Amino acid sequence: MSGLLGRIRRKATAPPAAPRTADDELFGGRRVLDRGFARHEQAGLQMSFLAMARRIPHLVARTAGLAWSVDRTALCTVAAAEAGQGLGAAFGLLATNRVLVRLFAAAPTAQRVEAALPSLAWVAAASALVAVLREISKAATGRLEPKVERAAAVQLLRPVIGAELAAIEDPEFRRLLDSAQYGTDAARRMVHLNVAVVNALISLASAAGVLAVLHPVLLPMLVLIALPKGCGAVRSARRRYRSIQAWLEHLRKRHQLAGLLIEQHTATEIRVHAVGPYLLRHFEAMSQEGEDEQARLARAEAATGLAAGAGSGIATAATFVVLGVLLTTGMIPLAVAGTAVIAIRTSTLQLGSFVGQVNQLYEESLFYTDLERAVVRAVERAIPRDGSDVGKPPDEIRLENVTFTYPDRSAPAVDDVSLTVRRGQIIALVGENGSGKTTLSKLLAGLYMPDKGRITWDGTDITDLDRSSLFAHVTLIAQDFMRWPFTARTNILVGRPDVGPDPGRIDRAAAYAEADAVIAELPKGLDTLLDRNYSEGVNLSGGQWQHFALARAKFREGSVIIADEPTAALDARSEIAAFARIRELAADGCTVILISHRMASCRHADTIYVLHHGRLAEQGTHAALLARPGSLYASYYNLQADQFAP
Ligand SMILES: Nc1ncnc2c1ncn2[C@@H]1O[C@H](COP(=O)(O)OP(=O)(O)OP(=O)(O)O)[C@@H](O)[C@H]1O
Repeated sequence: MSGLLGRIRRKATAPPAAPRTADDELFGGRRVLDRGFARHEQAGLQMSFLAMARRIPHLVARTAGLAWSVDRTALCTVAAAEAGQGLGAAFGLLATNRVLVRLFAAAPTAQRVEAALPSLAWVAAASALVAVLREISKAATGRLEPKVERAAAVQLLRPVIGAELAAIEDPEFRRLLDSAQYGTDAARRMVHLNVAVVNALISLASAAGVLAVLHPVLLPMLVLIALPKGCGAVRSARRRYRSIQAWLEHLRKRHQLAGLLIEQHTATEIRVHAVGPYLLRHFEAMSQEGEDEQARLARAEAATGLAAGAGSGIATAATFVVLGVLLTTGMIPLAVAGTAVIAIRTSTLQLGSFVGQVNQLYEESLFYTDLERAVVRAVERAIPRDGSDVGKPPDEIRLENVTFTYPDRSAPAVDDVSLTVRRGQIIALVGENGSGKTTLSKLLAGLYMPDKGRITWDGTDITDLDRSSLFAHVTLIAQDFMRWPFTARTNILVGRPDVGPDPGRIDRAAAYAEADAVIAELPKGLDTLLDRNYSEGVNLSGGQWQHFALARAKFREGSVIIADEPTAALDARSEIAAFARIRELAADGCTVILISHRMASCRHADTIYVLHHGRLAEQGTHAALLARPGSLYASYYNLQADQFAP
């Protein structure tokens, strides 16, 4: 009865079925691509089994190259141990043949056993050698794997951190980066697989060699056994890779949903607005879609495996028929037939693992290829480093008819803007939301290059300057400044990490930004971890974080300061103090570009620029703009001032 009531109650309170798919409702469209990674080169996906087999040396060489760069001794140990195992296996097989020949000879049993004993000892010695070498190889591989993974990760991350901001914001590049991140794991697995492939290849070659010596017709039979399994394995690998590529965004979004449900910054809305059950429902729906795809893959793989297994089984049966014919027609003696059976058994087993390993190696290599492709793209879009050095702080930064449009937008974010900032001046950028202030500040900082017009520093076009030397002068207090999940000290130090944690400089920066009062209250002072997600970590309020952002900026000691809403979270007293200090920076010879919606904080600027739909609508001093009839600036200023009127 209670079960029935429970069911009825559940039914009554069950949330209404989602009207659209989770993808549509949450993300504005389906996140599964029909065409896989179609816009990228799909060389790997066009490949036949034979073409793939031809790629093995290349794959092995590529992984070996990576391994060589991180630990030559370990690589050489693995190579020697694997070669030794192959030779040991071949030797063991030949010794087995001698044992069989002795055992099948025409003599009394005791005599035959005695004659076989030395060869038997060689078989045992070969097995022991193979076992020892296998463990040596395993130990060296274990040492290599993490190093190769690290090398692959650094190989990817180094060019990515040096790529243009526009590249990082490009969704296509982001997608490639996502796939490439699987490549670092793939590189690690490729080491192990490479070893396994080389091992299987050597053992296979030795077994095949022994078979060829026993009778040449047995060799092509071995190839016949291999082919169906090989083709099936490639088919499965391609299918899995295509599926992962198609479902990559779906997977990312699903992980994102799961993360949102447990993160700290979402916890309040999750509870008060009941966003939790809503997102959980969509998470479940998306997971079910993923499960359906997994089931489809499993079914397809089983069918492919069945067909490949049947093909190989028929070929194996045919091989034994051939062996029977050779034996009954007296073309090979019984001892040789016995060795051949062992060799066929060994090689088909090896073949099974060889095909499986090559298949996995191929699949991993597809991801590693994405990593390499991402590296190439990042290098193509690298911030140029070959310009002239900026040298001293710039006396004049000038924008001449600068236009910039985001790649996925039709209207320019900054449209035909010209302005000049001189050293020691404060300029303020004001305007409504989306009028282009932040974009303009990023152009000034050298983060974006204009589509039209030019930006010069002391007369030199910034495209001719070494951008890293330009960045060295810029201090950015961004609207969405980073709240680094590090210690309080490091949160200041990251303003200019290369100078090191100079205690005096850190204290001065903290005092300047009034972060010292916040630090004094932290349980471990500057050593306190500013991340509540970890033990002994603490949470800061928005305003307290802003003090850290200002301290970081001071620590940097740049000469061009771009402050985008630098005081939005500060209390009234701190805000006034912060603006007074920013003005002092200009008096000390810095160039200050201030973005703020608080008109009162802009009034001291030497020139105020008003942006409207990306265009420069007005410019002048506070007094001049206020006096101007119909001025946008005056309307913004008066709107705010009126709020304080009695
Ligand atoms: N990374 C981006 N990619 C595409 N469009 C962008 C990007 N950043 C900003 N935009 C668009 O460019 C226009 C200008 O944005 P910008 O952030 O420069 O305005 P803003 O004046 O700083 O706005 P706010 O006062 O709200 O901070 C807006 O239409 C915005 O949607």
